[in-house]
Amino acid sequence: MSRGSMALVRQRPPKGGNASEIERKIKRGNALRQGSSWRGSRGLVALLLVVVCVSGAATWLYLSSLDSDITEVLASQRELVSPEPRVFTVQCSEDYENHKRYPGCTPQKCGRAVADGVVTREEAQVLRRLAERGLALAGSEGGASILDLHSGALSMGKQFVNIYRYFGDQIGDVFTPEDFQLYRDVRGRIQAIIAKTFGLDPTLMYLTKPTFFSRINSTAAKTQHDEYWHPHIDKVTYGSFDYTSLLYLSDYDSDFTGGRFVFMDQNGNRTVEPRAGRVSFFSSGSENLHRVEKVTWGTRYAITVSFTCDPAHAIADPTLP
Ligand SMILES: O=C(O)CCC(=O)C(=O)O
Ligand SMILES: [Fe+2]
Repeated sequence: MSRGSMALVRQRPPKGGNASEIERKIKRGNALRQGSSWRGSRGLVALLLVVVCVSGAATWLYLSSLDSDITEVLASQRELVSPEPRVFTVQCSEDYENHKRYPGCTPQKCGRAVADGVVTREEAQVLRRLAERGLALAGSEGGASILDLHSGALSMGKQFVNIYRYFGDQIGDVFTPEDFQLYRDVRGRIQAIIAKTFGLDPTLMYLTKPTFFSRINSTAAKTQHDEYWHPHIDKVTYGSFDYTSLLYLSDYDSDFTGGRFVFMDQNGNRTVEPRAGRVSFFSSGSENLHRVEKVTWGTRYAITVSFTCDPAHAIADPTLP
């Protein structure tokens, strides 16, 4: 006799047995079987949940790695790099060899540094207000707008105007002599910290152009001037630069999102998160290829203050006309 037929034989009601009791037993047996099959599938559901969670986490990790290509944060917005700057040395590129060398100034030691102890947050706020007032006079149609106190260049629509000519005497209502004094003071301190960090004679470094305030928001740039996010080398873009400094006037993540400064190294990207009062400075050659991330929300203010070793490219501090 086969096993199957044995089972059949067992389920058959015994002769003379009570039929309703047997039915109850069958029902209870079915209920028990249903219960145990649910218990069996509970394991399967748990396994499915784990698979969904793990693949969700993997997808999130993958997407966030696409979104952020930052391999190292050199200085985050939350930390205070003070009193000493945080210095990162990099090998100098050959860019400086194509230019006349100026002993005591031309980069021999190259690198980048971040300092939060040079300009106070209060000073940064005064400079930011100055930038806000100046840029409120005009501004580009989108992307970045600039204000250059030296040349007077101010973004206006798709071009630039000279604020000193365009607004004439009215400019005295916008900028005060104290604003210009603060600008000179801050420029002097930045020059001193660059000289100390790179072992230079500060009297052999000169302010050079362009040196400008920038305002960046998330609106789309309408002209190439206003596309601030392209990777570039300052020495190539601006020619006379030997040392670039950036003074940030607003805070990454609270005043704006996106807009981090990114050094694009061969082995990965290193970022500086803007912080009001933070000075970031570096040698301007291709050892410091960089870009600014697109601003995704809010408004970012900064000043680019640049120095040259070539006295022929020196400019004086800006003054009110
Ligand atoms: O605003 C910044 O963080 C960088 C600006 C810049 O790269 C430049 O002015 O050359
Ligand atoms: Fe730059």
